[in-house]
Amino acid sequence: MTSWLVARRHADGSPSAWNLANALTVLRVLLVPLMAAALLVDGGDDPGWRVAAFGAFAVAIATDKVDGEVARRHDLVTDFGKLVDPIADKALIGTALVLLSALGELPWWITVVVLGREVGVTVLRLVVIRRGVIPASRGGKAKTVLQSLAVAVYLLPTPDAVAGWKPEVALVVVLLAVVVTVVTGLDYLASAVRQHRLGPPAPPATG
Ligand SMILES: O=P(O)(O)OC[C@H](O)CO
Repeated sequence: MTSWLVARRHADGSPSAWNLANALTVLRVLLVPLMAAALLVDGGDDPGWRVAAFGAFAVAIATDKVDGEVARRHDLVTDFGKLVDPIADKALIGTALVLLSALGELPWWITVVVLGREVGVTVLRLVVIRRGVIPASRGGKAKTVLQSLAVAVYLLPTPDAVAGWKPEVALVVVLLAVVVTVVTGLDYLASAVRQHRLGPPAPPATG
């Protein structure tokens, strides 16, 4: 692909933040209000709007997969992307969780625990940013997949034949997502401590 969004680079050859991968990340953020509006119409009861909310969510989640692929394949990994990509995921999934709780479909404690972890990891990333951006770990990526799956199960209108099963299935998936969310959050914190990213910088080695 030779589009300027892929080819644009700084003088030293490093990729510009204005690239296709980051554009997809921004698109994910722009889909958040669309998903929210579709979910809130008719208090979330209208199956048509519910499908629209699911569609916006699904497209947004697809951009998460595609932007990572594009960034790696075309050497477009930037600090902007490393920082904003997880924030875009948190905005999307966090908004869905809050609205599902507000609509009475998801226990509030789940939303609070997940948001607490996501805000905590974002603050950690910002606190240590002078010593380099903390990229998403494998566990963090798996966590986002599980959270996405859980939100998708809650969002999708269910045919009558399986409606009786939905609450149990949704709860199992979301509880699994909560466990992985908390564990990976603690892992980021432990890694930051291990790598001395927190606290004053280590004195220069002598001798
Ligand atoms: O666990 P985090 O905060 O690194 O977020 C992971 C990203 O959402 C993966 O795309």
